[in-house]
Amino acid sequence: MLIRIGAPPRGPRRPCIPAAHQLRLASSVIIAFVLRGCPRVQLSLPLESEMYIEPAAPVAEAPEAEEEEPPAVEKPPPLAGPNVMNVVMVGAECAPWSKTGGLGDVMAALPKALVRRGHRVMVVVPRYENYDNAWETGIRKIYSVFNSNQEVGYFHAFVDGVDYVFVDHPTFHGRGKNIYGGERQEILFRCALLCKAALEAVWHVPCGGITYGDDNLCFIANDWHTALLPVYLQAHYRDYGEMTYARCAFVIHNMAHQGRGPFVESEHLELNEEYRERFRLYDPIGGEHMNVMKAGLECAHRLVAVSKCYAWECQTVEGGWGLHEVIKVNNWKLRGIVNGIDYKEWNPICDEFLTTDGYAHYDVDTLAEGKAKCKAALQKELGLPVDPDAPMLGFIGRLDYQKGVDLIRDNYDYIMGEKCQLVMLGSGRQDLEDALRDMENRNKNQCRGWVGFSNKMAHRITAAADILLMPSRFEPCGLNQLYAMAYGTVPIVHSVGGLRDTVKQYSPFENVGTGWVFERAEANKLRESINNALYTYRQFRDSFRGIQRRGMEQDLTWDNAASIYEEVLVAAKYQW
Ligand SMILES: Nc1ncnc2c1ncn2[C@@H]1O[C@H](COP(=O)(O)OP(=O)(O)O[C@H]2O[C@H](CO)[C@@H](O)[C@H](O)[C@H]2O)[C@@H](O)[C@H]1O
Repeated sequence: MLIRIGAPPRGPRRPCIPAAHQLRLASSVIIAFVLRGCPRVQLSLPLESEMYIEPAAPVAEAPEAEEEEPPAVEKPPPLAGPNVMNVVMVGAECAPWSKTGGLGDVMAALPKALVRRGHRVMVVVPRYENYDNAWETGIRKIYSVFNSNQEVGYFHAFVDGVDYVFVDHPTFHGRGKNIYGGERQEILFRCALLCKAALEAVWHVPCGGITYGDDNLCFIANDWHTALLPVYLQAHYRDYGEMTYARCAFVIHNMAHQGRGPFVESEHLELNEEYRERFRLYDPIGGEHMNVMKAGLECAHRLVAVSKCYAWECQTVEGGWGLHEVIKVNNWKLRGIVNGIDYKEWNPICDEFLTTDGYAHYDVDTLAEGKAKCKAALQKELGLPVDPDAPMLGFIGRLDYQKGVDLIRDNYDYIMGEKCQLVMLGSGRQDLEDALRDMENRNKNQCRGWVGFSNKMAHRITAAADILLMPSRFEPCGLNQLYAMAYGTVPIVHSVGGLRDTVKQYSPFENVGTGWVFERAEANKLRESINNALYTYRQFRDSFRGIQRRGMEQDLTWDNAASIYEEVLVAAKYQW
């Protein structure tokens, strides 16, 4: 059956459970019990059926008999109870299948945390390449995108209790390394396609034999690439009496990217005049233009910024990037929620990248020995002198104006003069990539500038470094400082956005704090903090250990964030 959007379909549409899938459904409910300790209470029985046989999932190989169980690191969170709902999270990337930065981590971790609370959760992302563990559902639909018919397929994987649905279309293929690249209109086309396919996925993609349907449904759209979703939800469905019980929360991970273009390009979006007007923005940066994020902010039922401080900053001229007034007007529906850590992925006790090459696992009690081993292993791996006493400073991140890498570059001579080892990992802007290479070439005995994207290296630097530098000019939340603290690596951060919310300034007098926080994004301010950190590291090792320990002992799990997301989604349900 082919469905065309634009003239939205009428009449009630309901999920179905073909008889052949009753067994699979029953077993998935049992799995849900086991995984989350609760039933999928929201699995209401279907009314109509559309026969569909889901191909068998690839059979996973039996694990080795003696395989060690990873240590239990998280205790289960409280269940959502009556607030349980169907959640569909939509974004341009999701680790481990696709990741360029923090959004990929959030798309991977928050759904699992919501599942742990008992929600039924689907993640919808593009299928950039062939993913071994995702099987073809056989479902193919035609949607109208940019006023042309586009045939889309769906692939599915069920991992850790989450339904991952991959949208298959030639426009996504081969973009793995360059998710956000291309001409402006090409990018907008991909965004529109993803949003339309995600909205319809709830009706067409049987997950474990049953579709999600539109009852008790909440979408979570992430960043401007999915800002069209709340717009289409309203304009193509709810205005026509469809999906009336569905809501959409829009999460702001980065205000700096908004989907700007000439206003005339909004005519490709297949919206009437009233909705097109929501894309119109005048600001001194862009003059009059089309702004996709603006329309998303206005149409979403709820807004989330990825930290409390960022929720405030978005409303300022400096932090709103031209949209501060729009956010101010809508701040009644805005909430700041700090990201968490997926401890299955980022945990020094069981990190998969610390099992070989001389690296070691450690916890708060074995921090000193474990970290020393990791530091020596990294020094060896990178060809730096193996020296336990040389303070190791790390940096990991996209090489971008945002991350303040130039402030580290401007302190290079100072850092080298202090006999530190500086290990930097990043990719992005050409001049900053060149700066990394240049720093390494100037002193190969003390500096490594790894240009590229390496998850393994990111984990290893996080474990091995004594100090992590995050001099970001702005940082909506920031994940690397969280990972650093979990690994006993002391962060030095600019007091902005989520960095301000999550790192507490060390005070030697009260013996409190989890790192160093400097007030202005200037090279000399960063230098002062590095200086203080090195002094403490060298002269007061016990105090330094105390900072490391406090960082490690924090509860930075996603469970807390997930419970606040749940509050936001529940509030959205009660809003028309
Ligand atoms: N070269 C490289 N090799 C390997 N791994 C690399 C890498 N460069 C970056 N990473 C990884 O990408 C992630 C970066 O996360 P951040 O939150 O710091 O940044 P980002 O700015 O992308 O995210 C945006 O969204 C997130 C999520 O909400 C917000 O925390 C953040 O403030 C906002 O800017 C980390 O997992 C990091 O290890």
